[in-house]
Amino acid sequence: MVSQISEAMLDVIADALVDKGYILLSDIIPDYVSLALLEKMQAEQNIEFKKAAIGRGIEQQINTEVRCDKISWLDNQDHIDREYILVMNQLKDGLNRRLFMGLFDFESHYAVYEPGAFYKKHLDSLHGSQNRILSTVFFLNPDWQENDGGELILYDESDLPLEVVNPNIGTLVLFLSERFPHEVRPTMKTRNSIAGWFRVSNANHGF
Ligand SMILES: O=C(O)CCC(=O)C(=O)O
Ligand SMILES: [Fe+2]
Repeated sequence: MVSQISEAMLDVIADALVDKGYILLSDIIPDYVSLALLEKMQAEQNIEFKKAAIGRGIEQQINTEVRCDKISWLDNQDHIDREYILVMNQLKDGLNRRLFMGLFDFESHYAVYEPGAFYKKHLDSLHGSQNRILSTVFFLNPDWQENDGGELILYDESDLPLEVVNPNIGTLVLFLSERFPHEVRPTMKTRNSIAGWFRVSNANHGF
């Protein structure tokens, strides 16, 4: 079954991106999809996940002082991953129709943060390339408590905290990649999420 984002919801999201540059959502991904994603993640955590790197291509390096999550890329051929990607594609089409954002493709990875893991403050748009336009973070943690840590903090242009988001299952955060530095605070418990990025085509931007 393919879930649908309503036109009214797409209007709300588009308006928020224009007004504030970000939005927190809780009803976009159906519960059965969230649970299937979580189950898959837990089943594969010890086999498929690799230490995350920073940067791209030859600049790519593993720096555990900055981030210490382990990741696994979503695959369009996998039927559970595809459910999530299909919702993201509806978002892409809906936002392109409303805002002419030119979103071209979507890449995303599962990320597991073991107790003590964090991701220091950073921007998602990669050095030397501006093709990550809209960042998405979807959380997969049932029963997250306030003292479990692992909050996602979004900062404003003056580096003041703007939002502190608990990584509860079902919460989706969307923000403009170039505008919001953000960090993952050290987590006390294993913390599961899917981070993704809508990109514009390199060809459109002359890279
Ligand atoms: O899991 C999160 O809350 C965000 C992760 C993140 O910022 C990233 O992978 O770029
Ligand atoms: Fe990030």
